[in-house]
Amino acid sequence: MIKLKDITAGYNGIEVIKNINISFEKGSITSIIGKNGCGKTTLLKTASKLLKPFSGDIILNGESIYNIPEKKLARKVSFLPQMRNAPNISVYNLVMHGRFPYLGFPRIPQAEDRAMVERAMKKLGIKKYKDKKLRELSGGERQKVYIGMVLAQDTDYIFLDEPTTYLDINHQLEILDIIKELKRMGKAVIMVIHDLNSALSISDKVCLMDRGEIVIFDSPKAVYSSKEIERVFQVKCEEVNMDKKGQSQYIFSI
Ligand SMILES: Nc1ncnc2c1ncn2[C@@H]1O[C@H](COP(=O)(O)OP(=O)(O)OP(=O)(O)O)[C@@H](O)[C@H]1O
Repeated sequence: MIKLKDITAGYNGIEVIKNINISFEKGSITSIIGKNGCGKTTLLKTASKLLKPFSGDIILNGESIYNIPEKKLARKVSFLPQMRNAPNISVYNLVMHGRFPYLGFPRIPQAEDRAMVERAMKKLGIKKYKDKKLRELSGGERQKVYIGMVLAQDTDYIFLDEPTTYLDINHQLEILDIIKELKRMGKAVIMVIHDLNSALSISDKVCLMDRGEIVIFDSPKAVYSSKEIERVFQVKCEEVNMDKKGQSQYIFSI
């Protein structure tokens, strides 16, 4: 389990997220939702040790992440940011970057590392681009390569910042399927997502934020029933049972 305890964090001394107490468990999907600028990315960055909080602690399996060596932490926690450039390297090499926390010095991949990279590329259907440069790919293809890198990193906790934004519907559904697969593999996936229907329909837990604080952190049903989504986003939200499995979908209107 990864647990954020009384976290307050922000930039240049200005608090952006306040009194955050939340934990994420393996084998589950958590969606973090909230209006633009409410602090979702700040929460992810803090949880994955990219941003040092002003106060509070983050506990991974009983140990503060600030006491865990970088390389060891990178074998447990990965973070895929929203804004990414396209470095001038091949797809294969980028996916291999996911194995860096496992390599010694000099960084020479072993058979196991190469096998992990092959498996990740196969799972995402990106083997065909293996030798292409990242910048030769479309945004959706690139996104899959970055997710391949995270897959190769093979961490228990995976933080994803808007993994489906800017993707066409086919790529969106593919990425959501991969996220469900990661859950089946026993991983904790924690993602910031603006598509509230996806958040409510595929997550085990939904964390709704407003102005830097957690409004509610509960099951999708409980979050829906609380009407807090309607209050925070100023929308109407209706649950409909759309498929045979009884999986609810959610329709939003003004
Ligand atoms: N590097 C930074 N330096 C200073 N302020 C920042 C920085 N990054 C974010 N902020 C500020 O912190 C606040 C929260 O930003 P954050 O990116 O966490 O929000 P968000 O909920 O993820 O937003 P969005 O949905 O628009 O991506 C914003 O007011 C933003 O301007």
